[in-house]
Amino acid sequence: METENTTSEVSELESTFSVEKQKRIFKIIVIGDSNVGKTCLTFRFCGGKFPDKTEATIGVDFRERTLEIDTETIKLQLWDTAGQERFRKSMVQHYYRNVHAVVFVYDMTKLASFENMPAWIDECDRHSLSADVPRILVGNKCDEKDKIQVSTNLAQKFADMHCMPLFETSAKDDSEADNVEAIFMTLAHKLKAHKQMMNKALPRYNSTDMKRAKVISIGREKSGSSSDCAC
Ligand SMILES: Nc1nc2c(ncn2[C@@H]2O[C@H](COP(=O)(O)OP(=O)(O)OP(=O)(O)O)[C@@H](O)[C@H]2O)c(=O)[nH]1
Ligand SMILES: [Mg+2]
Repeated sequence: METENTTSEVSELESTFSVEKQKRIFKIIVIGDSNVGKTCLTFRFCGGKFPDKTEATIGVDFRERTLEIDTETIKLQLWDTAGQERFRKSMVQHYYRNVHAVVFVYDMTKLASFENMPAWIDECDRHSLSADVPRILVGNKCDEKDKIQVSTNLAQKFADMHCMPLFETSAKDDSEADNVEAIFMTLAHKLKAHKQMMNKALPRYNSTDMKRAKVISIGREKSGSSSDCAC
């Protein structure tokens, strides 16, 4: 038997639909060596805290956060990728498909993770990432003050050379939470400035991909401040 919606139900549905229809969704991939803290950073931004425990990411984990920016609602879909080659090789082409922004992460206490940055940039270039896709460099674990191996000076030079803003932060230290916020808010503002509606560019993944992925969808209120890309 067919049921009829009341007028108020219909208008409620329509407004939900129109809001949904207009919500732009941006795919951001987070890449870098294993153990640099990609999972913790994305969890901090989407879940609002440092995770109790993490394991090496296999394939990709998705985390989402809805933001309200200047009256527009946008959704950031973070692709927390695997750093270990054996856990990422079958997924790499999916990471780069229809990507809107890239966050490169190194561990400030591990020089090798910084020295590998050119290899991560090469991987992006090999997948023909357009030059207008915003990129951000993030040094994580700044809370480990006695163990720092990558100086700000060195990282800033590299960031300037590649025309990327640099953020040094900690997913672990609660007092750095605003800084983690700033990383993604910087991207959100850059992406929002894009004129085109991006709904068509939603990532497509098949059932095999989905089996390998944990989907975590957390919508949080906008918080913290934003800044424009320094680049
Ligand atoms: N001190 C400190 N430790 C951190 C921080 N972020 C992450 N860690 C620790 O670093 C380890 C690796 O963190 P993950 O987030 O799992 O690293 P990942 O980059 O996702 O690693 P893969 O999934 O293997 O690519 C964990 O033991 C975390 O607790 C941080 O800001 N400070
Ligand atoms: Mg991980």
